[in-house]
Amino acid sequence: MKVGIIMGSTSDWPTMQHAASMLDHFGIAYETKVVSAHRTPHLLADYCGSASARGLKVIIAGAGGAAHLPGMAAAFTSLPVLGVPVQSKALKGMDSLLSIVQMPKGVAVGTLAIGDPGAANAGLLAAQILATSDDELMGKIDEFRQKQTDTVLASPDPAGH
Ligand SMILES: Nc1c(C(=O)O)ncn1[C@@H]1O[C@H](COP(=O)(O)O)[C@@H](O)[C@H]1O
Repeated sequence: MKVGIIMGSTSDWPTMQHAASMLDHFGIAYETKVVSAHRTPHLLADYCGSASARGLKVIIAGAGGAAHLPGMAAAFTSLPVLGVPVQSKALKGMDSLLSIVQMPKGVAVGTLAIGDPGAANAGLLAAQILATSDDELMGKIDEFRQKQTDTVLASPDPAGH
């Protein structure tokens, strides 16, 4: 497995599945696990402490509300950690975002957008990180981006003229 996708609760999966789909698109092997800084702190320490030795290259961590999971994951591993703020009901994910984004200098989390687009982009960014040492994967990413560009260029005039 190249990428570890962790999340604070199974309730985060509808969001985090978008990270998994993106990795599927590029044929990147990943594992998924529910692990929480709050509810399973020792499991988090074990998971992140052994991640590099197990061959993981990137960790994607999604959590909602008091979203301490990405920051604590980054505390336990020197692998790059991408944080996804899961949209919360009460505060629409602003709480998640602010809990993840303001890391202290010296311990980094790459914070993505709130919700599904952020999860998808976490998968994309993980692929881009892996592609820096994998030319074939970089080719697939170039192709993905070109298709996106072509779709926009071919889109009809919105007013129908
Ligand atoms: N933010 C965290 C952490 C953590 O940061 O360690 N562990 C669980 N949670 C979050 O609690 C929310 C509600 O969880 P439940 O649905 O299980 O009550 C989820 O979005 C989860 O990510």
